[in-house]
Amino acid sequence: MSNFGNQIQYQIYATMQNPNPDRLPVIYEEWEARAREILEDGPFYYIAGGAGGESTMKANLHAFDHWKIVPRMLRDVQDRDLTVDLFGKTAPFPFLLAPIGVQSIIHPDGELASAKASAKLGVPYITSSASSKSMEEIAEVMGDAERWFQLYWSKDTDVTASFIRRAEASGYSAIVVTLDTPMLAWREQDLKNVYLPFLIGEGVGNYFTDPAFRSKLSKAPEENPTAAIMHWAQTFGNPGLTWDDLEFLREHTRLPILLKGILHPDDAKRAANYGVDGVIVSNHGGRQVDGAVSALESLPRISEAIGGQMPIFMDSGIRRGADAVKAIALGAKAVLVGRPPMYGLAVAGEKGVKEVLQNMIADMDITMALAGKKTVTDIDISMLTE
Ligand SMILES: Cc1cc2nc3c(=O)[nH]c(=O)nc-3n(C[C@H](O)[C@H](O)[C@H](O)COP(=O)(O)O)c2cc1C
Ligand SMILES: CCCCCCC(=O)C(=O)O
Repeated sequence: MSNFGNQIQYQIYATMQNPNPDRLPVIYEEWEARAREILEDGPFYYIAGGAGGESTMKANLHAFDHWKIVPRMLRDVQDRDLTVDLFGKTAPFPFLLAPIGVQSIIHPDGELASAKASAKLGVPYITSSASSKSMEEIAEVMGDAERWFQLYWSKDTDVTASFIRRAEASGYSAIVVTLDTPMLAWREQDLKNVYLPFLIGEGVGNYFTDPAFRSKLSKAPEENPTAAIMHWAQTFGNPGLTWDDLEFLREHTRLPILLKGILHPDDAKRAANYGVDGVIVSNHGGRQVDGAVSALESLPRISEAIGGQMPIFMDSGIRRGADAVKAIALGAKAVLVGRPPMYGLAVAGEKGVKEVLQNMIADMDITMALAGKKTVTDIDISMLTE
């Protein structure tokens, strides 16, 4: 049973007694503002920016205001349980760290810092294909902690198969296939700043260490990085994929396969029919299709279409505990957090990521309790009104 929220509150009260000018922020917007002070324009806007005019990025946040929690009283919420079952394993909280690539542009320790912070809290970490560090290095710092691997499906199927093999060999327990990024979107901030981290060799760690990728180069990336980056750019994503290609993944792994970037209920149904193990309702944080539907708006429609056939996860706009409660009430088993821990990483490395996650968990725990719910499985649509 958890009283995570209360513990954090006591820590905060203790800090109030002994104010410390170096204290880390609490408020999401302050984390973002501190990150803005620390990072150059290029990296900051690569993280904070979205596709086109950023209407979807903004809509992701506004969608949460549409739903309101109706708290219930006198329900004995003294002992709470935040655990969730993730493919037969118990996770302590309904949060995962979203796959985020190129974290070396945020902090020199990059993914190693965020993976360690996640591991310390028991929050499953999703390693991006586009990580600055190799998936093996990330696995190593995590020990036995739960980790999933996010696959960018390369045009070169040898690389795709090799990534899956390496993920299995280094203890990843699920494969998240991101479908919404076969190519990079029109991102105005990055175009304005002439900033694409990959072209300066950031976020290619998994590729440059991959035997299949290396075997296609006439010179090793260490000898000719420019040629290796060019080869990466030509093979990164595969816009020619169709649903039938999912068979290739099933043939290459017995791990649970989740599809990330699902927004249409028919695609969710199709995913279920193709035997995948879960979907992640996401618009990539508004970074791909500007004008796309917000992820939260899609969630109840997808939940209805799936009717409990497989677990649904959600990201794009989770900033506070109440957001997680609403997403779970609308059908998500757990939520992925993206930008908030990245601002924590920019501000204070591993400590910052841990602080952001801890605060979000505490906020969620307290919100759930005050709304009259004791367990994550008790959270359902009956606690919301439009
Ligand atoms: C800087 C940055 C890099 C990202 N890299 C990846 C990635 O490599 N793979 C992926 O599937 N999603 C990636 N995403 C998308 C996140 O996994 C997630 O869908 C998104 O951050 C959710 O939106 P939010 O952070 O606004 O809540 C990235 C997002 C950001 C902000
Ligand atoms: C060439 C596209 C690489 C994108 C990898 C990182 C990512 O997903 C993002 O949103 O940025």
